[in-house]
Amino acid sequence: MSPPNYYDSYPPLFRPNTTALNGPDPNNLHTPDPEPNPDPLPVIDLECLTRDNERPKLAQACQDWGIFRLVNHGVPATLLAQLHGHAKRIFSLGFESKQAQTCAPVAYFWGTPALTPAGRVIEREKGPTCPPTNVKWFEGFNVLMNKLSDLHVEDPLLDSFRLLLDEYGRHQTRLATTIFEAMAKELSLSQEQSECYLCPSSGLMRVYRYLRWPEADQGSWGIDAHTDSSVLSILNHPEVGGFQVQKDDEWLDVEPIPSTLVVILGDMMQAISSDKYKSAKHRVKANKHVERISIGYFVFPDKDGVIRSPKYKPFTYADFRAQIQQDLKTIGYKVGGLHHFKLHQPT
Ligand SMILES: O=C(O)CCC(=O)C(=O)O
Ligand SMILES: [Fe+2]
Repeated sequence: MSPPNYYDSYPPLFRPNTTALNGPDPNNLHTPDPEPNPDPLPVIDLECLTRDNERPKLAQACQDWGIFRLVNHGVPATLLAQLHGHAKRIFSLGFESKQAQTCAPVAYFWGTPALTPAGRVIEREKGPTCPPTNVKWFEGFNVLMNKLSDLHVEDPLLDSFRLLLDEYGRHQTRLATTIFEAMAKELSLSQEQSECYLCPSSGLMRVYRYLRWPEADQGSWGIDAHTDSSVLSILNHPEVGGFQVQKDDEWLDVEPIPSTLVVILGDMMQAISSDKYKSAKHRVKANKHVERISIGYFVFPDKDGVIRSPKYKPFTYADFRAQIQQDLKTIGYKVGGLHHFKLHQPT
């Protein structure tokens, strides 16, 4: 079901010049590395998190890294493989048909990660001092998980993708809840705080395809360095590397290991933990040779629940979101965001 010319699946701005047009299908260029190099990321076994003596390992990973690899997570390998297979097939549909066939609660986007939760692009305010928007070489689908069952699609491929996403989303909710409960125990949060700080119905998914970018070089980013606004993000990137995390001012490659998931702590988790845990700064390298597919799940606090911490003014996630949307409109990118709410800001 690919369009006659593979690059018709790319947004027009990203189509390579005519000499490359009859080149091979980029999806067939990549052979996954059977034994990826190990990276130094801490590894957390989900099954161990219920045990009191195992949780300190989680707390340590959250303090030192703000990111860890999750094993024994119980998401079937067949589900992960099917999800990726479907994502590849859907991305290879023509650009116009992806635009036309997508409807709420799924939104098709390309060129920018600055989106509202529903997947609408946050436009940069135009002004004489604003440099042009920094276009990113990717496209994706933004999916509001709690509305997915309302979606009715005729196309069998899209319908089976919807079912797979739904099943995957249920696993993500289970994982986020289990991990957050263990963190809440370590942080001695009350039941009431835990309920307001993790709102499973806020979960959203982003399925990305980073496109081949002929001019990509060492300094080209598919996504620039940022922290996530979420409480927790769970990333699945099984085949192609490029994801990097910052640790002690150094950027480290996070290897794509198919059977594992990568859990990233977001800004909200940092605030909830009064800065004991940190939100990990990460980015994705652009690639001129291969496309990269990743699936991210993001979960947030209840939007009106007040986050209270000795380090921050009381604020809600709705306040935080409004602030970063304002930053995106005026300066064009997300600059952390927590500093807006921090008490005793350094001078
Ligand atoms: O695609 C990836 O691997 C990471 C995406 C990401 O960092 C984000 O959506 O916030
Ligand atoms: Fe991110």
